[in-house]
Amino acid sequence: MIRGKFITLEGGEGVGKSTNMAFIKDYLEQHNISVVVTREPGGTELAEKIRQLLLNNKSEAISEQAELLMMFAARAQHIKHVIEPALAQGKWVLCDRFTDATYAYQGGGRNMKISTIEWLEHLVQGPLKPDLTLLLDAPVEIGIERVRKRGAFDRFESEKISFFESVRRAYLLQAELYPERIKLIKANQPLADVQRAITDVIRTLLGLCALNCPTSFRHGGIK
Ligand SMILES: Nc1ncnc2c1ncn2[C@@H]1O[C@H](COP(=O)(O)OP(=O)(O)OP(=O)(O)O)[C@@H](O)[C@H]1O
Ligand SMILES: Cc1cn([C@H]2C[C@H](O)[C@@H](COP(=O)(O)O)O2)c(=O)[nH]c1=O
Repeated sequence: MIRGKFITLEGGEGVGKSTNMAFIKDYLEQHNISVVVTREPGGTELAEKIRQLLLNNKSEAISEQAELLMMFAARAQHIKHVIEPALAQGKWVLCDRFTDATYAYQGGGRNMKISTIEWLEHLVQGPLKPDLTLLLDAPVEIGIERVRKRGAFDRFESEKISFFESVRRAYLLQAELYPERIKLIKANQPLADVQRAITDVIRTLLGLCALNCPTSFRHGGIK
């Protein structure tokens, strides 16, 4: 069985990750790829409970250390019960946020030590990394305004603008450090243009897969 691909979507609040997850899923399915759509923090029963604790605005103050460890506790469950089994079955996993979010939010936003995050990443993930990360980037105010129109703010969305500016800078640094894996998509343009840019990147990945394993793409063809 050929292992599936692991694609993650990243970016600050309201940049359009959920909207484009659905678009990418449809696009991959049109190419006869079986896709598992999931998110972080979350994706398993326990990890979704941790998500509720993390996003709840009315919880007791969560320390930075506890927040970081809860992210990785949820991730450990998610990898063991959802991500690894799906990839091993040849399915593609499309995940709304993953460890780049930890570097951005806990590293950039909360100022946690990068070496600590790296240590936890190694402990929890071993060699697992996304094959492709789409980083949707837009000025902070644009994303927050979109979220505001959607309804009440959660615990992260209630942070100050300066927090989100640090998160954005940390995401852009990740993209600079890993240009092969992380593809930057300008998210402050009409949705059709965002989706055209996403399609270009995914098409390249599909092309590479077809080169390495032409029989898996026998039925599809790359549109
Ligand atoms: N390119 C775009 N132009 C204008 N509005 C958009 C665009 N992309 C998404 N939106 C709208 O912005 C809002 C936020 O989008 P979405 O929920 O997909 O963002 P998100 O990144 O998943 O948010 P969150 O950070 O809360 O997970 C939605 O109402 C969506 O319809
Ligand atoms: C994976 C991960 C997530 N976060 C934050 C980022 C968001 O504010 C919330 C998740 O909610 P959304 O619906 O995806 O916007 O969690 C984080 O701080 N660190 C992480 O590793």
